[in-house]
Amino acid sequence: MIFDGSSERRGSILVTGGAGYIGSHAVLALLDAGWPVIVLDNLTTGFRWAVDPRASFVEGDVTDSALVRSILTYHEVAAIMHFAGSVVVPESVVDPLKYYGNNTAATCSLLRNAVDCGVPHIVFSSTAATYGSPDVAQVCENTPTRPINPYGRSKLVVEAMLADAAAAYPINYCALRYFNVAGADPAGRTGQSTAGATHLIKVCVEAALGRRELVEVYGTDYDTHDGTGVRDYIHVSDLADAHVHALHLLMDDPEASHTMNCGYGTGFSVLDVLDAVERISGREIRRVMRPRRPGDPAALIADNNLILSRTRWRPRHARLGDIVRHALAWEDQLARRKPGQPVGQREIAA
Ligand SMILES: NC(=O)c1ccc[n+]([C@@H]2O[C@H](COP(=O)([O-])OP(=O)(O)OC[C@H]3O[C@@H](n4cnc5c(N)ncnc54)[C@H](O)[C@@H]3O)[C@@H](O)[C@H]2O)c1
Ligand SMILES: O=c1ccn([C@@H]2O[C@H](COP(=O)(O)OP(=O)(O)O[C@H]3O[C@H](CO)[C@@H](O)[C@H](O)[C@H]3O)[C@@H](O)[C@H]2O)c(=O)[nH]1
Repeated sequence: MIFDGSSERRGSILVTGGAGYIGSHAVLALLDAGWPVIVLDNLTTGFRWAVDPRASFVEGDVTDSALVRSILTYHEVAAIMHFAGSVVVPESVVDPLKYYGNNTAATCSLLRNAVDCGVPHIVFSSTAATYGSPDVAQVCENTPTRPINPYGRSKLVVEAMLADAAAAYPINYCALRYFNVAGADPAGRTGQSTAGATHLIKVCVEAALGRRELVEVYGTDYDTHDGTGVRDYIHVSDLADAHVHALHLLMDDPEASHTMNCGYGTGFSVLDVLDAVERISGREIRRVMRPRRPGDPAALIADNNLILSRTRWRPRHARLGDIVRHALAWEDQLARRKPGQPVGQREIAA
């Protein structure tokens, strides 16, 4: 993205979780926009090789206060983008304290250090799971937040913490509520690489490429057009660009904080996704119908008017076909990579 906003580029951006799926795309977006980047990641689910070599890399935990403070004081950190966290909804149901620890308590620790070290801005990875199971077709930011799983609650508490901190200290924040993130860098530099990932598009793409035997469809009796769960899938590179816009929004008015949906406003069911992956890959995918998965809402679709009005962010890869094509291309490349080999620069046809 070329950013021609008025904010000055002073200092570096600390990206926690920058070796992970979304964080590694945000690192690319920041570097491509001219920002120096420092990544802090403990590599529990991320990969060192996924971090672009133009960024500095520190292996460590966001709860390691001594480490975080040394980064914040040594580098001139203009803002933090906080992606580090635990992300799997069903796991949060069986191990909620992991989520309150790594999402809520860890962010409290990071925020404490950010405030103490005078970092003026933070962009936070929130989630559509904060809405729970809404009774409206599209959720806007003031739709009541009633999360139905510990993952969503662990993030909603952080949003409250950020609001209280921004009222009390000289820091402003942008909480971006991501809908379902999918796809991969169109230039093939990074993508979703976690082994055993549970996200639907990743699972379908693995099945199409013969790396899984089948796809389980969790729930066929939802009140949706075909009975399966409906989600708003956002291309990860569009989401990464949204972070750069959020950063400039914070810098342009340090008094204002923002909570904004990141989605396209279009919903696809599990069967729609399966059909798209079959069509684009040319492979048939074996489907097995299963009961509903605990903690899953029927449908979650964004009203994205707020981010469209407050920033100049505009989606560039909003077609489900593009998301699937880029996910397939990444999965294919990932399978052929040798362990530790840096990510490629191959152009993927859009
Ligand atoms: N993937 C989605 O659909 C989605 C949707 C909504 C919100 N989010 C949020 O976006 C963020 C990134 O998600 P992702 O899909 O890229 O997941 P990911 O697991 O690929 O990335 C998380 C990264 O954080 C690192 N990490 C985890 N805990 C850490 C800690 N305590 N200290 C340092 N590093 C740590 C991991 O090693 C990994 O590199 C998360 O906060 C997640 O809750 C993701
Ligand atoms: O093998 C699978 C995987 C998923 N699903 C269904 O597909 C939909 C999407 O599921 P999934 O890809 O696991 O994402 P979500 O559970 O919707 O959660 C994602 O999207 C949320 C925002 O909407 C984020 O907060 C979470 O981090 C992220 O995991 C749901 O209806 C699931 O029941 C299946 O039927 N089979």
